[in-house]
Amino acid sequence: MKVLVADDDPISVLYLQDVLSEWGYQVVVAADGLTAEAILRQADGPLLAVLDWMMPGRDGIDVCHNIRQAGMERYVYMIMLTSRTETEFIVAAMNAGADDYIAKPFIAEEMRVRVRAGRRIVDLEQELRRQATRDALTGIFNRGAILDLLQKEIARRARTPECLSVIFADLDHFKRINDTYGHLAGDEVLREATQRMAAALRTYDAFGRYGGEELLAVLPDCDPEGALIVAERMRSAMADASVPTAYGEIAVTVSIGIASVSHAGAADMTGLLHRADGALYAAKLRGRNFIAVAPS
Ligand SMILES: Nc1nc2c(ncn2[C@@H]2O[C@H](COP(=O)(O)OP(=O)(O)OP(=O)(O)O)[C@@H](O)[C@H]2O)c(=O)[nH]1
Repeated sequence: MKVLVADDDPISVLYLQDVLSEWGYQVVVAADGLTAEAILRQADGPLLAVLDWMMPGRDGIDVCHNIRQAGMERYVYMIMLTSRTETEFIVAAMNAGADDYIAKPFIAEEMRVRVRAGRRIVDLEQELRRQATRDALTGIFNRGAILDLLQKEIARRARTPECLSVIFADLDHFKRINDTYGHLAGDEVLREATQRMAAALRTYDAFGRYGGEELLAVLPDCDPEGALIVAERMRSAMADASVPTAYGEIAVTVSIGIASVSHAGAADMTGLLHRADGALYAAKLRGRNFIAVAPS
């Protein structure tokens, strides 16, 4: 796990770097508050930080305050390193958003247990976030999370000339599979189907369970032609090989609807989903195991 060490005293930084690396942490260093804040704001920035109170430019308290005010999605656990241990200073640090503090000069063993406590909180927070956004059966995003992602992607796209596509994929005659082999077999098929289709997507695409056996893929920077290639990979991933389950081999196909918003197109989420759903309906009408693209 990455830990940010922000301190303008090179000796203190070296010592912290030494002990934290010895305990298995990957140390990222900032020599002033401005740099520390910029690093913590990065999308893949450290989730644990040890911040010196007194730093040039922006002090540790300001960094804490700004990070909390930024309303970041990830929780950053911040430990304040300070020679001021009077109650009023500690209260000020915690009020600014620090989670803990350590008196300077610190004792390595105390630093170790306090950083470990922070790590526990960060791990728990990440696990809660995972559980809140993932579908329990398939492990892909749940409905709320994939719609949230789509909404953000639409907002982001408004400031770029990119095309955005969505794919609705719905397993064919899934009710028949449940009725013939049982619900548990249906669950196995659904799990395997999501894995195969997820593997057909590009790394920066997102995939979620929209409802029952209906899945939604969000494809940023992807025009209808690109989306068709991805959809064909998804379709053939299902049609080309049946699914081995504890209840026997089960053949299952998928029907797919695609909708895109072009460079000049206006995007509203409901309209886009409605068009993709219409295309999916058309694919079902065409006999299933089929891909249809919504008119733009
Ligand atoms: N095993 C299992 N079945 C599910 C789950 N969620 C939804 N289903 C079933 O999926 C089936 C969907 O049936 P329908 O909407 O009639 O669609 P279909 O049989 O796939 O037919 P078409 O979509 O028209 O090809 C229902 O039987 C649901 O009970 C799930 O999590 N596990």
